[in-house]
Amino acid sequence: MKQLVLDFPLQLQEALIIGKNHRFITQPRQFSNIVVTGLGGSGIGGSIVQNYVFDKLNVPFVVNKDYSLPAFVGKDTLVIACSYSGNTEETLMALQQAKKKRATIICVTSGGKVAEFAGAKKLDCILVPAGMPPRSCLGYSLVQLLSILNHFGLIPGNFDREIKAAIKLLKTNSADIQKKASVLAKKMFGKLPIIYSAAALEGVAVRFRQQINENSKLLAWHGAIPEMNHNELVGWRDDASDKVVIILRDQDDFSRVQARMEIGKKIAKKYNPTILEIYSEGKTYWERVFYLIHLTDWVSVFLADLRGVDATEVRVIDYLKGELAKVK
Ligand SMILES: O=P(O)(O)OC[C@H]1O[C@](O)(CO)[C@@H](O)[C@@H]1O
Repeated sequence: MKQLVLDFPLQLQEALIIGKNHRFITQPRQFSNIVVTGLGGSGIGGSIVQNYVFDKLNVPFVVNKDYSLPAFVGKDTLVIACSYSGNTEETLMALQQAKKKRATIICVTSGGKVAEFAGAKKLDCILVPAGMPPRSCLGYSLVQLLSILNHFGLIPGNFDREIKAAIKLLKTNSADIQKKASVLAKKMFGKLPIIYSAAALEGVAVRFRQQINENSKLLAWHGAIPEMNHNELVGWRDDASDKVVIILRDQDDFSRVQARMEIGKKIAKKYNPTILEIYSEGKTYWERVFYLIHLTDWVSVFLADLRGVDATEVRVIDYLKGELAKVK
């Protein structure tokens, strides 16, 4: 897993080339709404892109992490089905539903049944290299999502400049990022992680939580500000010395959100959690987002080392799928 994290900037580089070389069957057209459907490491790219397009698209952009699609999906919907393995049953079922509903479909996968379905139905299918754990391939899926949105004129073509700048930033600061991540992992070790971010970066916070779950084999939770100020905050009442709060911060966090973070820190401090803050680095949006993703990916693998667990295996998910296969 460490090698895959280390190679993340190279993956982004390759992802840009894959996106550029893809010849779309579907010609640019307008849609009434867009749905990205995918689970876990293959769906999180959708959540991160959803944050990005929030103030850019004038049509709804929905991320679906279930077997069935929203009722509004129809012939004016763009459905992007993301499954790295191509074999996730929820995504396959949603994909079949999208076809029935006559949506425009684009698949992003490394193969499996999704690629077979796309081939049989002559759908656009962007193929990425196979053989890795899906969560380590976020670079491939996220860049393809941007490239698809760009193909339909939904986001400007210069997104790749920002990705290139992010690649440079991650490569240049590789040693420093690893050093920071190692320090953070040591401070987090032995405690329950609680990740907070602005709502505008919730996708990145969820990614961090899921990487802690899958790589570090640890329960964790996340909350977005301002929403957690209206409920979860009240739960801060008991000793929290067994917890570590990690706040993901960005220069573009809305000023009122920044003020809420400062006040929230004061409230949490009363209960003695360890409080850590991770500031994004970089000039542009994608530099800063990829910086946070990469740094927190490193944290999750260093935390796995400290906990003496194998970051790659997900045996319990395999067990669940085995049991599920027995259910008719
Ligand atoms: O790329 P896929 O196979 O759709 O996987 C998505 C998610 O499913 C899992 O493979 C487990 O079922 C996760 O590890 C992964 O994040």
